[in-house]
Amino acid sequence: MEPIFIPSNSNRLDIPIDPSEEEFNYSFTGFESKLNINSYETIATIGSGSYGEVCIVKDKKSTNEIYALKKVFYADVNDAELIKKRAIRERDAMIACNKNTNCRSPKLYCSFIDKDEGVFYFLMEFIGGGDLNSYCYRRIVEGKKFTMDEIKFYIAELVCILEAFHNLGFIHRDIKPENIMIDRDGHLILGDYGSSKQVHNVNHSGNSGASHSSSVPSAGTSGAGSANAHWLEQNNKPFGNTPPNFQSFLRNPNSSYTSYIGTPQYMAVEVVQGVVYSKLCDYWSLGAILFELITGQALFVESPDTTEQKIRENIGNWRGLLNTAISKNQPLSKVQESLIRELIAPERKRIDATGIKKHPFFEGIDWSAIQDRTAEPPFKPTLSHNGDYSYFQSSN
Ligand SMILES: Nc1ncnc2c1ncn2[C@@H]1O[C@H](COP(=O)(O)OP(=O)(O)OP(=O)(O)O)[C@@H](O)[C@H]1O
Repeated sequence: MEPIFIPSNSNRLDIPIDPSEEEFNYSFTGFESKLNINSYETIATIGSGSYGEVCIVKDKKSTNEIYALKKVFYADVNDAELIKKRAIRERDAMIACNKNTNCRSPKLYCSFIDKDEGVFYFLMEFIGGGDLNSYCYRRIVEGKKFTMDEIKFYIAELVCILEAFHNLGFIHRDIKPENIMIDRDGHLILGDYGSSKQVHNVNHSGNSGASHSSSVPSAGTSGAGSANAHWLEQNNKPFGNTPPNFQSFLRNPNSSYTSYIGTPQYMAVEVVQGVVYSKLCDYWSLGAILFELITGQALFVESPDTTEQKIRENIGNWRGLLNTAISKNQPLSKVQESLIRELIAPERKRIDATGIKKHPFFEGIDWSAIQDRTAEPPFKPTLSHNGDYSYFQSSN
């Protein structure tokens, strides 16, 4: 039986309206004097979200030091309190990950706050290979389906990344292709920890289990912008002739979506319904990504116009829709179908990393090579220099 987890009172965040520099500022050795936006020069914006953006920057005093700088704007927004909580969670999760060699997150060099402008800043290692969503989109545009070996590699790396993060006592809660990046060697890196939650391990077993959360994502009302979020139309073709927009619909400026947790399309049913949930919610998301990599079709999204509300309803009716999606996307092998059904499953029946590693889908895979990153990635980005951002859609 899974150990029971409860949110730790000692870990519960009690964040005042205006966090002070002492509360938010953090620096890795050598960055103490650089907790100021004026120390950096922006080269390009490579991602923008509902409340922030990610830029590639360089240190003004050094010509070679390139970083990714995430900005989260909290001034003059309705949910400033929640944004602050998310910023502090994100910082804490990244610091915890950076201390653990099995966790694969961008290195956080420093975080600081600009109280005058109302911005949280995270100065991170720049991950040059772009994100998995962009990569999937490029593959579709090039007409190159993923081979089963490629899918096994990426899903296996994700399993190890999730397992390590869960063992630290965190749940990510926003596993989706846009939050999975590819490093210069072709290995996966997990980003965007703003939705993550620290849970308290009651029996100290080191594995995170059932936890109750009251911070359930709120249902938004918009969603048509998801056309840009996805890399495939229902008919298995790239979106018309429009250039790839690698941003999720959360980042679509035309979207009035105001929830924080992100697109619901990869969210576990228990998270969407706001009931008790655990680390297993991240494995549902993994199942949704697996389905998409194999079939090229999104689960629970019928068309680019499917609203966020409809996606939530679809996830609530997941059993019937999963059966339909599986029968529409034949031939799936029995083994592929079995793993998908073990992940897109009721929480009490869903398998975790231990079960996934034993599943016949991964027969022949060398888990220790995946874990220590000696397995050869199927794709290695071609980067001409350490600030090469050609794998990102950018604005200067
Ligand atoms: N360290 C990094 N190196 C390179 N690119 C990054 C890095 N961090 C984030 N990105 C890029 O920026 C995009 C947005 O990052 P992130 O999801 O953290 O921002 P966000 O504002 O929280 O987005 P959302 O509002 O969708 O949650 C990512 O999809 C990725 O492409």
